[in-house]
Amino acid sequence: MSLLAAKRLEKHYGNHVVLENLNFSVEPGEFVTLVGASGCGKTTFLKMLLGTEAVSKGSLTLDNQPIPNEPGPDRGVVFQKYSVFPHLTVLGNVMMADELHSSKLLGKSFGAAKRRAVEKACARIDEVGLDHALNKYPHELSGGMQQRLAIAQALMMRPRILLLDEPFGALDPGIRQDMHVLINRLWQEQQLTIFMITHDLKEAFELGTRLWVFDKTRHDPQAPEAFGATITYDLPISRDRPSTDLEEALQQGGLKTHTQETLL
Ligand SMILES: Nc1ncnc2c1ncn2[C@@H]1O[C@H](COP(=O)(O)OP(=O)(O)OP(=O)(O)O)[C@@H](O)[C@H]1O
Repeated sequence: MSLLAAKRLEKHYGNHVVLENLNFSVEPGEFVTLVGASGCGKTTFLKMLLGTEAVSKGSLTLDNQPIPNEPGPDRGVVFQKYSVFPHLTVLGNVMMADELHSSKLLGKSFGAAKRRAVEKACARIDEVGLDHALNKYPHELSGGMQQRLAIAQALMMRPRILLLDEPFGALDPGIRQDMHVLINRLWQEQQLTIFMITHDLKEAFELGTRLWVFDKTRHDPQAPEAFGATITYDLPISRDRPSTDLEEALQQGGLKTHTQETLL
């Protein structure tokens, strides 16, 4: 049974068709990288997986059931813009991720429960290499450290699925490389299924096991919002492929689309 599957999935905002005819199945442990022209609906798609945007038509299932229409502890998310709480320390931020989920059931934790929550948060902070910065505030952290913190928050509830929306887009190349090593390690150690949007094809090929290209196949110049984007290419990625073969691989795959012009 697939972890996630879509059949003729569509997303509209009023008369604006953003996504149409998405059909896929994704197995546990896949690392799907998503590329496509700006505004073609990649973030909207991620939000549908997260449960903050509803399906307009067709089906989107998780474990063969319609995807819940609210975020859950099985799905963590990291956005490009730092999404941490500025008034909380590193420890406070990661603990907040726990409290936001648990408080619905238990209310604020005290005593032994609180100590266990602190230990759990410290373990997550350790995993992303921020153990030396437990008591620092976000404004005292570099961009890369803030994204490490956002990843620790996203992983606090031990999700099965991690959704990454251009998480490294604002970082310098050297720091990006460190983040690639981190995300690759977490993906393997925690047996995550990852969906990552990127504008960097090299990054998509370096990290992913599967590449999806989002693009429109139908255009009406008189009604630009009448048709949405779909997955025009779904390519398995071999991680041993040298990145210098990238352009050649894309051409072999027939990626002579608007997206290729935008990305290459
Ligand atoms: N809540 C909303 N209400 C109405 N339209 C929306 C809403 N959210 C997104 N859209 C529209 O849906 C389209 C797709 O937006 P989305 O952010 O998903 O694109 P994207 O591919 O992620 O873009 P980028 O690569 O620039 O981040 C855009 O035209 C956007 O204006």
